[in-house]
Amino acid sequence: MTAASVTLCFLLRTHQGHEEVLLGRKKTGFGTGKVVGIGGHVEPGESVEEAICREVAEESGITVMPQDLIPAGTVDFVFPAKPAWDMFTTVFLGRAFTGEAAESDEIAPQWYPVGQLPADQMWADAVHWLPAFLSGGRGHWRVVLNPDNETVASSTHTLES
Ligand SMILES: Nc1[nH]c(=O)nc2c1ncn2[C@H]1C[C@H](O)[C@@H](COP(=O)(O)OP(=O)(O)OP(=O)(O)O)O1
Repeated sequence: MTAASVTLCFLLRTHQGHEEVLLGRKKTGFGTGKVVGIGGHVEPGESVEEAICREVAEESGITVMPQDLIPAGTVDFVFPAKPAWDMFTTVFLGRAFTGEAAESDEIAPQWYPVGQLPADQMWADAVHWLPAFLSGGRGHWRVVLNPDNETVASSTHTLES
């Protein structure tokens, strides 16, 4: 089975002297209840850039333009016990956008200090790859989940210079 193509965008802002990232609590579907990145599936006929701009608007109410997307790399999520859940993720950062984050049917968005991610409310693998992207690192990550589909069996990466 081919892994689904998904995309995530981590919007960043400076607020009261702190750098913050926009995450959100998933209200429906895959990963309900977890704090996740904003994003989702690339639909047939869409480019990844079109998909992430659409997902950011749908899920958070924020407008980000394709030219303002900062490519950061990829994360492959591999679920050996549930291959139908495998997802290959293209990751972007964004520092230029318009609008205020607003709750949608799918996500309750919230800004978090980059140095205080809500790790205990996120996928267990997030601490393996998200801080690297948020500190400006670019690279390709492969996360393999344990048979519980929650904890991390292995996490490997190659960094781009
Ligand atoms: N192990 C993992 N760790 C993580 O942090 N995010 C993961 C993950 N596995 C998948 N994701 C993310 C990637 C993707 O943005 C999201 C699942 O996509 P969606 O939110 O689009 O799925 P849904 O089925 O809820 O919605 P639709 O695609 O709209 O049907 O979960």
